[in-house]
Amino acid sequence: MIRVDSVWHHYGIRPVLKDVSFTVETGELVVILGPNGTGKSTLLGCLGGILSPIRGSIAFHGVNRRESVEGEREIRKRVAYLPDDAWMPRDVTGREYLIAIGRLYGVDDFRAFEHVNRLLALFHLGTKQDALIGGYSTGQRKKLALAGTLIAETPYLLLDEPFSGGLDPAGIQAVKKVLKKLADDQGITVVITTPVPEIIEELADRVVVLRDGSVVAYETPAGIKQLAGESRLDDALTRLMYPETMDGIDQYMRDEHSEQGESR
Ligand SMILES: Nc1ncnc2c1ncn2[C@@H]1O[C@H](COP(=O)(O)OP(=O)(O)OP(=O)(O)O)[C@@H](O)[C@H]1O
Repeated sequence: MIRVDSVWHHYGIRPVLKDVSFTVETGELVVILGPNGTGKSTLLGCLGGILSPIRGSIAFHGVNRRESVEGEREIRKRVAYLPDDAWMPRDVTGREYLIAIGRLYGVDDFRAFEHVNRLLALFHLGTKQDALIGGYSTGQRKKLALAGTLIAETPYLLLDEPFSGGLDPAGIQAVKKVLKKLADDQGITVVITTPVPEIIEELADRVVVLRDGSVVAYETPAGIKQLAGESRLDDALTRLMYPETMDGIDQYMRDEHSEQGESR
């Protein structure tokens, strides 16, 4: 379980996250969504431990992030975090990179070798496995970065924009299916950001909707539609994230109908 409790984060004096609270149950797949610049990556960075909130706390399995050396070490073993612009070494091969991450997370070598083969097959990286990462395409690097989070075999996965960065349709499909299965069948707790409503509808158990650094909704996709009074998830999310946009569309359609009525 992840508990985010009254988290505030500032860059300089500007608050970016304002009193953010929510709880992710074990085995849930939660999507964080919001307009550009609203604080999604900042929130995931706080969860991932690369940023320290100025107020509030984040706990994994009851252990607070960045509170004690032992607690933080325990969390780091259990959490794999992938930023949207993950750094990757250029002068090691894809296979070496994955094995090194497995070792870092204490995965038995024999198990890691077998898992690496399955990951390379999953992402169609077999032909590149012994090539230096510096020669990978953008999409191939993204696939390797995602494989790097899966090889860690952690009970928590935090992935910033896992479906962006040049993934091809087969890669998107692979990531969707694997994340859903990990959450549903293995009880892995997954938190991701993605702006794509179709993916949210297909994957999300619950959605954190952020607007201007605050949580405006934390609901299932069905709950989001009900809350916004819309039958489609994309309309519901737009209404919650950009209320003025939906009001503007409603107004435009009303004006058009009344003009048509007058001219008849
Ligand atoms: N290192 C930083 N220093 C100063 N301001 C920052 C820094 N990182 C992000 N910001 C600002 O904080 C706000 C939130 O940024 P963040 O990247 O968390 O948003 P986001 O919701 O992930 O955006 P996007 O959808 O565009 O990826 C933005 O206004 C951004 O300009």
